[in-house]
Amino acid sequence: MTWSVVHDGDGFPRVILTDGGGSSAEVLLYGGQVVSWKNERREELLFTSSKTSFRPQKDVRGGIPIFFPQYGSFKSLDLSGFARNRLWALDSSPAPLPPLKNHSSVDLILRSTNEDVRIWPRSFELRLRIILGPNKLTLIPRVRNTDNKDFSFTFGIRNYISVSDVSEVRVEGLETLDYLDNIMGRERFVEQPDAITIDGEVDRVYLNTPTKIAVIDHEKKRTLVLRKDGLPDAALWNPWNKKARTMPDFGDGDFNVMLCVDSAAVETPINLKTFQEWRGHQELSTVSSSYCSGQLDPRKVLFG
Ligand SMILES: O=P(O)(O)OC[C@H]1O[C@H](O)[C@H](O)[C@@H](O)[C@@H]1O
Repeated sequence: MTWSVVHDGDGFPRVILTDGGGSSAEVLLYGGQVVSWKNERREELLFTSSKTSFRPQKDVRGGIPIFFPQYGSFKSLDLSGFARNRLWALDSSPAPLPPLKNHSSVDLILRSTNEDVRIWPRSFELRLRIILGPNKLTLIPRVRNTDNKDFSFTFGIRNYISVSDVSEVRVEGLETLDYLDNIMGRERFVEQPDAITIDGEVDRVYLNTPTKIAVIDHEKKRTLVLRKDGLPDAALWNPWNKKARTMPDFGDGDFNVMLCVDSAAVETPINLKTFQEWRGHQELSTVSSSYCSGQLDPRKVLFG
């Protein structure tokens, strides 16, 4: 149960979290971005493109980027805010969040700079607690308004989940919900009643979702369960092959082995008065399943 900071070849600091039982996570101070999460069997659960560059001012294509102060193109800033392009710091005096026994955690902070204020004229503190437990990774983001006027923002935690074959996975928990389809000019649709399967580009924001979403991967015999709080919306994104070819930081076959499932607050922006703080919560956990042999009923994962 520990963490340490290492510098890779480019002097890019990473925090390594370990739990003593085989689980580990790596977090870049750049972007406050988790780039690796391994379970007790040391299997990598997150996707990171082999073509991504770990360089300042470049997005890292994979892991768990944080979108703040804007999710997607839902306001006027550049796509998905600037927090993912900033160097965060270790937060040595985190405001009181109870420590967790038997878990390894690290607290990061991003404070607005003069450069940020030119892009988004608000003063803020964005904190992120990252907690590693056995087969579980929890993220607790907090935003504090340190400005002398109210502000509002949208927020997202994008999870690049590693899957065996995206066209074989099933997503449960989003059935029958309203969603905005980014491919169709953000038109509103209603999802069908069955588990979702992916067979082409998908770029959707589901509104007011349940707190639990499951991604069932038959081939990996694994179900990834996402639980969230304070983040009412969720998104699915996969660029599929055609769009992927236009993305320089994405390998040709990468679309096949990843699926982004986001926790987000998009439709209704979060309003904060001066010195008020907002807190979100996201937990990812895995259940190993031999689904074909009927050992696991995904409905139990979802509702149990
Ligand atoms: O390239 P990024 O900024 O990481 O965004 C990747 C994708 O994310 C979103 O879901 C947007 O709706 C897409 O238009 C965008 O291509």
